[in-house]
Amino acid sequence: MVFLKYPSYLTYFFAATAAILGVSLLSDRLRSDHLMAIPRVVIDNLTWTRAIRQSSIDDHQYQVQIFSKDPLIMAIHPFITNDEIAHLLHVSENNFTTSLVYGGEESRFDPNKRISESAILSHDDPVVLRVEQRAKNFQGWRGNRTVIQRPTLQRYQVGGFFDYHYDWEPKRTSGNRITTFMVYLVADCEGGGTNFPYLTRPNGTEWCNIIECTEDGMDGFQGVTFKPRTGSAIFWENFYPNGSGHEGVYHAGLPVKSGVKVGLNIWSWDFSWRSDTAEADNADLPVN
Ligand SMILES: O=C(O)CCC(=O)C(=O)O
Ligand SMILES: [Fe+2]
Repeated sequence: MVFLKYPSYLTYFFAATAAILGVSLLSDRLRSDHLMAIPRVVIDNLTWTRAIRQSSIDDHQYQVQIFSKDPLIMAIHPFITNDEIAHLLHVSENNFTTSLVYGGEESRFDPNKRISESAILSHDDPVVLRVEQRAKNFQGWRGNRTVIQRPTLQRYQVGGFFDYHYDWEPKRTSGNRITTFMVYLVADCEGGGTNFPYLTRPNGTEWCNIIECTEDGMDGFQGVTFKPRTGSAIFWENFYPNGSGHEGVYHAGLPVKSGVKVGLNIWSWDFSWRSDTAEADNADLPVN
């Protein structure tokens, strides 16, 4: 028999099995140690099961800076890795169609308001799911009536832009887009910043790697312009706590002057949201 003839194979076999078992037991232990280390406050929170599961599947690290507290606006870097960007661009390459604007009942192409191409991502793709989970984790779970709309890529060529708008839907009285992540996937461009005309530009130079700080950079636009930076995200909340829209988050994607910009929109809807004037009613969960 082979095993008798070559007893060392047996030894190697058992040693290797023991080693694999040991490593996997150890990594299970490390994983559960990691879970145990989650602060009590998270465990007391109703959402802890999900938070724990998610924290174990996405170990992406990023830095966050609060840019503004009212409205709440944060800068996150890097929100997405180069590999994730490459994947999202790859799975979308044949899916871009002309971006539309929503006026009244129907959507239409309006070159005075928006020139870009959009590609809606699938919820089934593991990278899309991971990035969505990251966005959910970042915000903290807000209950099971908060969901993420299918994330969308926006590609802007030279001359592409998106005129001033709010991301929330003014006609709705219940259920709305409560938060926005504007993620920059491709930022090989001049121009193409995200401009908030009603924000006040901070004094000092600390923010100058994130926002335009020079008159040239502002290009005649008012307020604050976030510069597209590959991998970065700007996150903001669209509403005041009483449910009324925050005028400070009025914004535009400024014209791309050269090169290409690709953004990723991640919008969260809260179906418990009620407008400040609305009678309570039951909003439907979204159809994606
Ligand atoms: O491209 C940008 O900078 C802004 C895009 C935007 O506001 C949107 O897609 O809703
Ligand atoms: Fe927008």
